[in-house]
Amino acid sequence: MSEGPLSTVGVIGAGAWGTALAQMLASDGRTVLLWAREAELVAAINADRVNTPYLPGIALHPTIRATNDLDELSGLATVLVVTPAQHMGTVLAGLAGFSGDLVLCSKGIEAGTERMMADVARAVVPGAALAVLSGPTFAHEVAAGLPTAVTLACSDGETQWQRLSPVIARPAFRPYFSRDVIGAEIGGAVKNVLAVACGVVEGLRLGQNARAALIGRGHAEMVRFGVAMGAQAETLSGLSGLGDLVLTCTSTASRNFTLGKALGEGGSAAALLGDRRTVAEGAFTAPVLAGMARERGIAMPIAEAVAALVSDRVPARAIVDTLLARPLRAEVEAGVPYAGGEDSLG
Ligand SMILES: NC(=O)C1=CN([C@@H]2O[C@H](COP(=O)(O)OP(=O)(O)OC[C@H]3O[C@@H](n4cnc5c(N)ncnc54)[C@H](OP(=O)(O)O)[C@@H]3O)[C@@H](O)[C@H]2O)C=CC1
Ligand SMILES: O=C(CO)COP(=O)(O)O
Repeated sequence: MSEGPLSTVGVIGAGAWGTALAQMLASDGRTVLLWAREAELVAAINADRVNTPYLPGIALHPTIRATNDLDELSGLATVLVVTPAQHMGTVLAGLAGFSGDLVLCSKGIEAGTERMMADVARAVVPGAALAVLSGPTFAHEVAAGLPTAVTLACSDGETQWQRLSPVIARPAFRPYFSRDVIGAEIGGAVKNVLAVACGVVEGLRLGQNARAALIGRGHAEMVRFGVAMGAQAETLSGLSGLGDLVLTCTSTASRNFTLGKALGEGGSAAALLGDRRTVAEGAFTAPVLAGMARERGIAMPIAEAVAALVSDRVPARAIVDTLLARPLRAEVEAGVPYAGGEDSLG
């Protein structure tokens, strides 16, 4: 699976994760073109060799070059897409004619359309071969070269994996092959919502038992929703599902967790979200996820609770009381571990 001469890779989005991925990719000496929206950020990265607003303290490899011009990426064989989920469609419109491998690294569901990121990319860049890279990956750790493993779900199966894995794998960055694109996407999108809920538990000082309960029941929601959407349950117990859920639900390094913690401490969602430059995807995904679950008759009480909380409809304490007051029921029902329906599990 040798790649031959090192190809240039494109990365769209120069937030923390896009910049960390660029740094990881450039660690073997290859050129990485990092697209940023703002000309000032492009100039600052190229001049100072650091992305101060989003990934401070990381000296960027000399082969990373920032650009404001998406056309520069249009002829490359591999481009990673790392914009916030709600902006992916708009940004990708500038790359509509691209026909190489497009690796989607954002975690979320598009509000309004209920589209997963692969659906957005398929509609906007129809000639691209899509893959999804997702897993437990705090940007600052990847940028520092700490060991990390991810799911790389390839829509074109093993042929695409043979092409992509030598481009993306590094000694401390291990992709694992999957064909389950929707499963990898759902794990990343849903865990952000559940991380907000776990932050609330922390903010309200409800204890570690409550947090573990939320992770367990949240994972059941993730699997129920994922399986209904066509994902494999095994994917949702792997790196991009349970792995990422555990990471984000147990660390104040998570933006979603810290948002939830501040909400649990009594902050208003409107004020907390209005103030931030970095993205907490769970706040945008929760309402659309809860709506999709409702339409399909899938019980997702934790996602519903987060949707209410980020809309400032209900205070955090009242939401916890509602969850605790739910009727008692079977954890696993008649050999069907994650059967759907409000009346069966919830
Ligand atoms: N950070 C992490 O550890 C990880 C993040 N992810 C995912 O990666 C995605 C990107 O997150 P991350 O890199 O952390 O982002 P950050 O929170 O670090 O930065 C926000 C980014 O959003 C961009 N942005 C804001 N508004 C717009 C807009 N209207 N159009 C296009 N871009 C816009 C900003 O660009 P500008 O400066 O031009 O405003 C900036 O690049 C998310 O889906 C996240 O869930 C996945 C794994 C790990
Ligand atoms: O997705 C992430 C880690 O895998 C980052 O999580 P946060 O967006 O909550 O910081």
